[in-house]
Amino acid sequence: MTVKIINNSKHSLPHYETEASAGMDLRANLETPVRLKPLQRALIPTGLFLELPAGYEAQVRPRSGLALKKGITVLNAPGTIDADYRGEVRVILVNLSDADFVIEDGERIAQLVIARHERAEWEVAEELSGTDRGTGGFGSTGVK
Ligand SMILES: O=c1ccn([C@H]2C[C@H](O)[C@@H](COP(=O)(O)OP(=O)(O)OP(=O)(O)O)O2)c(=O)[nH]1
Repeated sequence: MTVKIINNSKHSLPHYETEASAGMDLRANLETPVRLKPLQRALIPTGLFLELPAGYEAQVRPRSGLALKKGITVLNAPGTIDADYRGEVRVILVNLSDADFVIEDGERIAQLVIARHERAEWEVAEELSGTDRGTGGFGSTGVK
């Protein structure tokens, strides 16, 4: 598939790093570095604007390396980019570590996964079908 993109950033287009990567890394597009103190969050611009085909979304997901090594993650993961959104793709990063983290211009801060989605219509009902699980959830089958 192809997706229209405007790249107003100082950086090259996001790309798949390997043959079967699901996500393309997103780079921060910053005039000056952003310092995140512990538990602080910030809206980080990418300089990218998308026109996704109807029936597709783009998901903004954390990078596992940043999460594991630095405690930096995407607060609303997965962030949803709607097909009718024409604004800049931005990333809500949060610092869950106990140390300051500085986001530099051009740093790979998150990844973008483009995915198909359904659009559902509700069928309002009085009863739902029976199942083995029934209303059990939230650890009803045990926690180990
Ligand atoms: O991580 C994100 C999440 C959203 N968006 C943009 C694209 C998306 O289409 C739009 C709205 O996102 P969402 O529906 O999650 O936000 P909302 O808080 O429900 O706001 P709205 O009332 O504008 O829908 O904001 C981003 O750039 N990054």
